[in-house]
This record gives sequence, structure tokens and C-alpha cells, in this order.
Amino acid sequence: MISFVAGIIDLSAIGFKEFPREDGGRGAIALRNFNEGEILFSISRSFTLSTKTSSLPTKFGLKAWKERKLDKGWSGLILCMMWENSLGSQSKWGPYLATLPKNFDTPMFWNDTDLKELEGTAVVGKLGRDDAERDYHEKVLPAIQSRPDLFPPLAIPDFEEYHMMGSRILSRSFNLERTSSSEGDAEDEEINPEGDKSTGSAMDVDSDAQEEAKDIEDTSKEADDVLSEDEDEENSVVSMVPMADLFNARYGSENAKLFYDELHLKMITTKEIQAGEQIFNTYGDLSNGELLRRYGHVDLLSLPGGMRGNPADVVEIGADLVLSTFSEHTVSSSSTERIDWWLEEGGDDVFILEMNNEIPQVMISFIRLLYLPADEWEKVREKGKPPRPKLNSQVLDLLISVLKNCLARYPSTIEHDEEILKSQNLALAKFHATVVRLGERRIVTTTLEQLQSWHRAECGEKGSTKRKQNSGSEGRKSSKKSKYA
Ligand SMILES: C[S@@+](CC[C@H](N)C(=O)[O-])C[C@H]1O[C@@H](n2cnc3c(N)ncnc32)[C@H](O)[C@@H]1O
Repeated sequence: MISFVAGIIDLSAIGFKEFPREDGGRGAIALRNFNEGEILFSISRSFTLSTKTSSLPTKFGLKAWKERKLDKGWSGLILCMMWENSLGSQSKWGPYLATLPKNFDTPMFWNDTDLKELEGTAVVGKLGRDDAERDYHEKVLPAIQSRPDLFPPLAIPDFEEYHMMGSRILSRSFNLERTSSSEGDAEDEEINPEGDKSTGSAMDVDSDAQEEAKDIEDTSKEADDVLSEDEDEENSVVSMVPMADLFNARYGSENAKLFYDELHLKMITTKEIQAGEQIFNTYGDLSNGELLRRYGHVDLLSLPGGMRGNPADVVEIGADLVLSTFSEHTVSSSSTERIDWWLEEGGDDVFILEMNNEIPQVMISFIRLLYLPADEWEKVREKGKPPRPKLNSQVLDLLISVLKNCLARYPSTIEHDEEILKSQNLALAKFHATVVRLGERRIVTTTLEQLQSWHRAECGEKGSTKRKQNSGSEGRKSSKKSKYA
């Protein structure tokens, strides 16, 4: 066991090596057998890098920091990272920052030709390059220029560096829940009482693990999801965690996770691990679209039917696609009013299709809202309750058209994508884009096929027997999701 200034690691038990690219590249390997619950390493909270631990906010002046809104979003942490980086070995994070990648395979850095390959997927709309550029020019650069004593004019970090640090956060940060003693002194607490807003940071909190671990709390994803946005801002701080960010992840392969107590973060095994196996953290078992957007890789596992893909794949269907398809079917003057009401009531504007081919209830409810006769729409509005997610032929017809329109947005067919993936020496961006859109197309196609077969059955049955239960007939409330299988 080696004790170092920042923590403890047993380098006879855990090593770091280069795995093949599809297994994550550089990652952690078990050098002996581990039982569940063993600590792989621990690191002091004071060695995590965040706006709470960097001294930049205090030097900058906490009031000015807030006035420039550096306490919101990631711009404050990016600024801290750029400043610590500029100090080189004088920063305690200098050696750590020097080990982080400078180049990324994420679509944020792709050219227009490569990005075109992602057409139809939700990835393109989420890149956020324009927002990042605006933050740099409107918040960060003026803050830098206001303090030549901290940022010498000849060494002002440019947008590319800002961008690189942002990508390091996206692919390597953790959402650390605050604890009283981790919050530093009272001054620090004033820096950012609302906490950093972490939209899409890498490896966050798992509520189950929190319950199990009691005073040792986990820092992966799901519990973050159960916190409201406000609670999230108050309770967590986006942090770079040296060493913990050396762990790769793969769908369903997690065998270790980061937990924390008041003073330390600990990587703890969550399963038995045999010597020679890779030690995997979890990034939350994301779809390939999200993996590509945040981390620049995709997961390819064996799926039923001899296919390869990611079991966590999803397709995001925007309410705007549903609405534009609805307009092709119907002339309705009141849909804008209905949509406004839906959104004001907190209704979703994106509906998620998964591999199980179920249609989200909320999507059915949304479509029914569009079709309601005027008097029923008035009742719905008065009661403040969206229509019940009952399936009827109208809803089914529209769903079929929506999915057809959804398929038409992808630049190729399933067969073509499968051919592309057989080619040798495929460029990485093209390979990744093809995997993402193929995964999505398969979900839309199988869901559409099921809707169509159900529709055919319904037409055949018309005039004779009524549609069978479980097929989502009018008047029957579907279970959590409507399934056509
Ligand atoms: C938190 S870091 C893990 C350590 C990283 N391999 C390194 O060398 O610094 C996340 C990055 O590792 C790579 N990675 C992690 N899991 C992977 C996987 N299953 N397949 C391919 N690349 C993976 C991706 O480049 C991702 O952006």
C-alpha cells in the first residue's frame, strides 16, 4: 500500500495499462483477485479540482466572481482549470492537468462532413458549441482581461483551450455531493452557495448505493436524477478527480464505483474482480448517442438476433416532429394554444423510445391532446390534467406517420449502414456515426413494424370482433408504457 500526499493506492493490486481502443484505451487493471467492497484507492477531497478547491475564486474576489456569473454552469471551473494549468508545476494540479488529453473524438470537434453523418440523431442538436463560444466571449474573456495580474496579457487562454477544458469536464468530471466538512471555510461557501449546475457531467450519484453505503456515499448517476434542479445546485459541485478519471466504463460491466465520506473519495469494488480483468467504473449505461457526445466512443455488445449494439440505445422523438406530422394530417388552429398549455403544465417536449418498442404514455397523452374536440380540450384545461394515455386508431395512425417521418431524417438505410460497418479502415467518426444512427434506426423500425402489424390486425378485425385486450384499445388505459409486442 502506498500512501502519497493526496491519498492511498496499492500499486501491487491495481495497475494502469493501455487496453485496445474498443475496450477504452488507457484504463485500470486488477493485479490480484478482489472481493466486493474492497478499496482500490482513496484520494483526499482537497485534491479534487473544483471552484471550491482552486484558490482562483478567492483571488479573483468572491463578489466579482458572482457578478460575472462564474458561479453558474461550468465556466467558473473551466476558468479555474485554465488558471491552474497556466501555473504549471506551481499548481498542485499542474502534473495532473498535464496528463489529461488535449484532443477528443467527440462530435463537438468534427467537421461538417462528419457531422452530416449524424443527421437524424439527437446528438447534433446537443453539441452546444455556440453556447460555449458565447460563454467564452461574454463571460470568461472579459473576466480574464479584467485581471492582468492573474492572467498575463501575453498568455491569455484562447477559445480552443476553453473548449478543451470543457471537454475534459464533460468526459471526466464527477458530481460530488457536498458534505459540511468538505465545503472548506465559510468564505469558500460564499463563492457559490448554489453550487455548479452540472448538465451532463460525467460520473455522478447513485441513490441505491447511497442507501447501502450509509456514511460512505456514492458519486455516480441516478440519485442526481432524483434531486430537483435547485437541490442539485445546492448539494453538488462538479469536480475533477485525479486517478478516478482513469477508469473506463462499458454497458453492464461496472465492477467498481467512486464513493465518498467527509474527507476522502474512495474507489470501491462493487463485484468480485479476477486478476487480469479491467476495472470498470460506470458512466450510467448511456445510449451510444450520449456516449459519443460526451465521451467520444460507443459500446458494441452482442444483442439478441446476432446483432451488435448498445442495449441502452434510445431514440429521442421531439414534440416538434409529432406536431409537424400532426399538421400533415389535420388542419387545426388551436394546437399552438394546446402546446403552450402542455409545456406550462410541465409536459415533456421529447419522447424516448427504447429497445423494448414501447410507446411512452406521455407521448400518447400528447397526441390525444392535439386531437381533442374543442369542448373536451376546454375540460382538460379547466381540470389542469392532460388526457389519459388511451390508444385509439387516430393516435395509432399518427404514431405510424411520426415514426416514418423520423426514419426519413436519417441519411441512409439499415442495410446500407450494415454494409458500411463491414468496410475495412473506416474513419473513426464515420464508424461512430454509423453505429449511433443504425442503433436508432433499428429501434424506430422495429417499433414501426409492430405498430403496423397491430394496425393491420385492427383493420382485419374491424366490423367483427373488437380489438383484443392488451392491444391498447380505446377506453383501455395502458400500463406504464404502451406495448405493441
Ligand atoms: C474517464 S476517461 C477514462 C480514461 C481514459 N481511457 C484515459 O486514458 O484517460 C473517459 C474516456 O475513456 C475512453 N473510454 C472509456 N470507456 C470506453 C469504452 N468502453 N470504449 C472506448 N473508449 C472508452 C473514452 O475516450 C472516454 O472519453
